[in-house]
Amino acid sequence: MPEEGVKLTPRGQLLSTSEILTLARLFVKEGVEKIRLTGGEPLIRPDILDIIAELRKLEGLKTIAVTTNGMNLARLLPKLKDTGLNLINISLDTLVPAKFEFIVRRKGFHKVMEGIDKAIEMGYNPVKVNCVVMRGLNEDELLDFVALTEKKPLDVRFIEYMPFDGNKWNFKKMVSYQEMLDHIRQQWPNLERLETGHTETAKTFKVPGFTGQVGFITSMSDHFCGSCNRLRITADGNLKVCLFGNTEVSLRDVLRSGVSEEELLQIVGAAVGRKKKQHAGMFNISQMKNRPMILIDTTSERHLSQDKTTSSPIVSHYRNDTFLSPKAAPHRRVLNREGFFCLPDCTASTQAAHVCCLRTLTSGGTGVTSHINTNTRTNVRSYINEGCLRYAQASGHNALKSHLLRPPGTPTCCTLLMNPKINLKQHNVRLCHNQCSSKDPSVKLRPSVSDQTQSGTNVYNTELDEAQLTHTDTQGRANMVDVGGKVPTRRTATARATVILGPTAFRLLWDNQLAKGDALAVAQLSGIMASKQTSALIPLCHPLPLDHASVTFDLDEQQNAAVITATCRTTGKTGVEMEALTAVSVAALTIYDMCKAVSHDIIITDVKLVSKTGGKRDFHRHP
Ligand SMILES: Nc1nc2c(ncn2[C@@H]2O[C@H](COP(=O)(O)OP(=O)(O)OP(=O)(O)O)[C@@H](O)[C@H]2O)c(=O)[nH]1
Ligand SMILES: C[S@@+](CC[C@H](N)C(=O)[O-])C[C@H]1O[C@@H](n2cnc3c(N)ncnc32)[C@H](O)[C@@H]1O
Ligand code: SF4
Repeated sequence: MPEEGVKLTPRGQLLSTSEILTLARLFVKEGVEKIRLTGGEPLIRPDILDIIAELRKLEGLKTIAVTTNGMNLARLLPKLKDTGLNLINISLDTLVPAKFEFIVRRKGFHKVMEGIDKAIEMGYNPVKVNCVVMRGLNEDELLDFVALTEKKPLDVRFIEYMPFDGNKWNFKKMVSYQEMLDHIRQQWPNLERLETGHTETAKTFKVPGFTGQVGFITSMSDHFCGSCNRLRITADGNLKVCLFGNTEVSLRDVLRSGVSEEELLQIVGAAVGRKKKQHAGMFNISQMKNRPMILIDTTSERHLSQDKTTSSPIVSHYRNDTFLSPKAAPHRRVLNREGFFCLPDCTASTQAAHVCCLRTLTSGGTGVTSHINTNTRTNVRSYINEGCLRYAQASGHNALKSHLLRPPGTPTCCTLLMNPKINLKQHNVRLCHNQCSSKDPSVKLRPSVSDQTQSGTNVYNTELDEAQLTHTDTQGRANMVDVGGKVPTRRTATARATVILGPTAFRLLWDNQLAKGDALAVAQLSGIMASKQTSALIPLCHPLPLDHASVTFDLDEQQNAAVITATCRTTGKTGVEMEALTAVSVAALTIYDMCKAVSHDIIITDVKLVSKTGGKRDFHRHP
């Protein structure tokens, strides 16, 4: 609790009893087996017994736990036990009453001890005691806490002090697990390590012969994020997928807007899918904005029934759900610049906007309005420009329609392209089907040629073959073309590459479970960096000042492939297609590198220029 306290949340903003139970029912139905009511202080909630009694009725919920400051415990315990509470964690940072008063800012040490004893007496075993160890405050009491476990069936857990807003965390105040262990081992050298479940927060030990045990919660010096299966819902209804992450999704608002259970699950699934592999490291999280602890754990904590690397129901629901399945959005599921799986140029940075955007793809239209409304106008533009073809065709959205549909019966090579204006321009600069040898633009309007174009690709026609080769001099030696006399123009290029991964590597990539780390994030950066190195890699390429480089991914579940798209922009005298091609090539190699421990049967294929604009001629490849 920050010294200055925290502002109380108005009652209407808190989840009501029935909302808590609705969410609990939903999560348990999806396979959650353990719910912890924590806080804030859960035992001052007037409806605490009702909540526990109702939770007890949920089939499949194995454990109902409470983390409490212990002040009201002795009084409430008989009823808590009757209603079905089966696990109790009590916070106690000191065994010295005066120090207790200093830390907690009120009296109560004896009430807490009474609560601990009552819990033991009522058969709770173990009773967990949480002790946050802070240098200069209570690290001198470690041995006294261990001694408590001699006669009592307690599980005393020493917790490394963690940074939250307002708690003035400082590295020097933190006593690390190793230091605590060394200290305790000086007194009890034969302290033995016990086996623990792999999703436990604590590493547990026991002094041989003692009734209880001790544990260390090492969130800071040796995090256990790899086995984390927790979700939190705050008292005001926000889903927080990581204790140290500041991304939150308001389930309360979604619930109150009357959405269906399925939609709610999709939102939860999307949030779980964005859960990071681990927290950002102790020094980073100490700089990060995050709710104070007292406002984080305010209502409940969710334990998924299984590890998320296997088949935790919520996570697996998310992975297969309609939002992200290829069926729903076959052509566009990429990591946008905010890290959401969405349309490539989607600038949505909020969960709400993002979800609407995805919904657009699944429902064929209803979501687009809200997506646009929650964002800026630029978002509308990028949406349209990206040419979400299938969406436009399916939804009949007017703006998109006019942008995308060519006039009926356009009888030219343009049939390959959506935009007749662009195509005719290309035609005039002699870009045409590869079997065309005419110098006359009008010739290419013949239907016979247009038929052939259905299977072909636009290439320069033979007229250009007669042109002089520019990258060799008269002796055939390499020559860097002098572009000094050219006028700079705005140029863009988009390239694509496909990495066929095979089912195992693809699944691991999809689930972000590759041992080497987040392959898409690494590949994205490598592609961008590579685009900036192009002139150093390709001998006769001019160095260019890039205005923009982006790399996005489309995961194709049918092919088990990652399709990489890079777009580069410059205002310059030469084009940026080599930059875009280099970006996708290096991003593809990076994905290969990240996955090669899983399989060597990975194929990088189909590296190609998709489009190029600016300079003498534009180019647009038909999909
Ligand atoms: N990094 C991290 N630490 C956690 C998490 N949950 C709990 N902790 C740590 O564990 C301490 C005790 O939390 P508790 O409320 O007793 O929950 P718990 O440790 O999960 O309890 P058990 O399920 O009984 O093991 C907290 O102060 C945190 O230091 C989590 O999700 N992430
Ligand atoms: C925030 S409390 C909430 C539940 C209840 N009010 C209580 O006092 O136990 C949950 C747990 O987090 C621990 N905790 C609080 N601040 C912490 C910090 N900065 N670092 C590590 N653990 C912390 C507490 O000791 C407690 O065991
Ligand atoms: S991922 Fe987040 S919630 Fe899970 S253990 Fe790590 S810090 Fe805690």
